[in-house]
Amino acid sequence: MSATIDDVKGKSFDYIVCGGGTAGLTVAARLSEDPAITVLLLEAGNANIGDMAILRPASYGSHFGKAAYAWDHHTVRQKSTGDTAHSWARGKGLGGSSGINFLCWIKPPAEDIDDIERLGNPGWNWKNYEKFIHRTEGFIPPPKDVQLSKGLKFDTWNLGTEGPLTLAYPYTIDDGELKVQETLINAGIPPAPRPLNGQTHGTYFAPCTYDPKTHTRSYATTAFYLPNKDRPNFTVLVAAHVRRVLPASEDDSEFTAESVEFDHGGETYTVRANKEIILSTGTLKTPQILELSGIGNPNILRNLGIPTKVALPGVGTNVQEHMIVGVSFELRDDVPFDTLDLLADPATAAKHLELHTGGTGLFTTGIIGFSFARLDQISPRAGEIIKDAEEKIAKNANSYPPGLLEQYKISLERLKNGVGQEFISFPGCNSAPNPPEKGKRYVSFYVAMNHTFSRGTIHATSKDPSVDPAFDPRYFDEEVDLQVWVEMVKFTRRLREISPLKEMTAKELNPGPDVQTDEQIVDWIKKIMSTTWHTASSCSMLPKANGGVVDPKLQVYGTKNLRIADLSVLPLHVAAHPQATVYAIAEQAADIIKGKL
Ligand SMILES: Cc1cc2nc3c(=O)[nH]c(=O)nc-3n(C[C@H](O)[C@H](O)[C@H](O)COP(=O)(O)OP(=O)(O)OC[C@H]3O[C@@H](n4cnc5c(N)ncnc54)[C@H](O)[C@@H]3O)c2cc1C
Repeated sequence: MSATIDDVKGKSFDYIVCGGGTAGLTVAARLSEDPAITVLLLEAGNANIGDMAILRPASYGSHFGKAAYAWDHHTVRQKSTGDTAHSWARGKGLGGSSGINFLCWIKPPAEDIDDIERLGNPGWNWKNYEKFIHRTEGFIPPPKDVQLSKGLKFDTWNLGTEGPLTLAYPYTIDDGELKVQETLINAGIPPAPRPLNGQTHGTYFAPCTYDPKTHTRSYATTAFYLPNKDRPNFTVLVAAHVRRVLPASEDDSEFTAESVEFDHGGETYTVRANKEIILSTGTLKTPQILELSGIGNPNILRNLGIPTKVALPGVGTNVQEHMIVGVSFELRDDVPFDTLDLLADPATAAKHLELHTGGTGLFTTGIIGFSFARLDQISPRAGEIIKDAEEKIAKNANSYPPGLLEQYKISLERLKNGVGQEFISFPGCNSAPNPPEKGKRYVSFYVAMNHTFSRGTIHATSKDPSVDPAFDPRYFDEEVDLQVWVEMVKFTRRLREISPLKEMTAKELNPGPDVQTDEQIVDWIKKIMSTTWHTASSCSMLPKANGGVVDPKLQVYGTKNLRIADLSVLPLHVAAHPQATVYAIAEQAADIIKGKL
């Protein structure tokens, strides 16, 4: 139930989940399936129920800078990208980032998930991943005529169909998308064998978190909050900003999590947990809450004036990013392809808003075209780049922080055989610096880096929980990231020489004619690159000696009754957009907490 402070103040609950986003709502809803258990969920943002600004698909980026929907986070200035503080927006309010994300439903290669187990985490493997994600998935295949006309085949696919999160293809799939897909296949990235069942290498159309009955976004709120909100044992308090977790005793040698301190309506409150406290505040905030609770690197805590209760140097380290740059081609005027560029005209945008109410128009499109490739499929320099990386890692092996060499060994395997190189087709102009021309239409490719070597940090800079921590991705600390990206950009630009894109496009808009040499591509990337909002691993599930923060049961080392369930626990980032992985982590977390695993 949606609560007021009087329902929470002075009360105790069996479980308290902090953060009502993707993972938090999933865990809380699953725990509250048992009517004998009481669950409280605290979310800093508002509920935003039934808000079309969230529900209307294809409204990419429209929430950024609006406090009702998004946190306006920025990185610390990055020397490697011209002293830029990059925007790191995240979803705020019930549903968290699942409420503002780009709706793409992508799963990692099976090997990337099995790597979590290889890094020391029994039970975190592809077999379990599939079991748990099928619980969330409620896939509705398109009608047979659409399958035939759009070349969609599902005979080898296995997706959950009974879960609460509705997945479907957007109502409108322009034939132009098929031509873009054909181009990628002709460029040497063949159709993916079973893209949502672990064999992701190749080209495919992915479904979205889209409800085909209402043509609206499905997300953690529609899947896990609304169907369960009337459970008397499920209490949800919004506008409740968690400050820290308090232990049962100040001098206990072990930190037994007992209560949560939070701000609501200008006052500070505490609420007790009878059993456990679960942090699901996301990669960017979970390390901050640990540090403000006295759990972290003692040197950092000392600088903040916070007494160390649990010395855990891994907190806020091992941070991994996914990044994108956009390459755009102008479409020829005579090519039929309704792209999102048309929405730049206010009258057309108003018409499509109206069309959406009837279930048609541009707001019923989606980002569906994906290709995942090995480095040697897209670059003649693959061998040279891999050799350089191997040599550098062998040379520096003794200087890495504990555990990083184990990760890098896997990353080198992935550089040879993995599919970290991703190309996403976008129906419209989404690139820089050259602006789109009025009245023209474009097709863009997001050139997306998934398996990066650079590692960043996230640490609190103040005792005040409303002050953002320092988000420092340390972009391009490892040169190999940039080398791979340059090759990906070069491959993407070559797509315009390949049919049918060749016949569809008039010219390249971005990077544009001024960017030719590798050095110029590097400069361009550094100027215009963006996060993909997939930051992970700030509280990694790893052995403690390897920089771990949680064990395979998601328990924070050195504590009792305190777990983490969100993207921060993923130890080595995966070649996929992460929302499916977050739901899978949360489903598995719920079974662990229930004692079923
Ligand atoms: C713009 C954007 C586009 C994306 N596009 C895609 C996509 O198309 N496909 C895909 O797979 N993934 C996408 N992602 C990534 C994906 O949505 C996220 O990785 C995933 O939702 C993260 O889940 P989470 O539970 O870890 O965190 P979140 O869902 O972000 O949840 C964290 C929650 O904690 C709350 N919170 C934070 N601090 C506090 C506090 N102190 N007290 C109380 N509550 C707090 C937040 O308000 C939020 O509700 C996108 C993300 C963004 C931001």
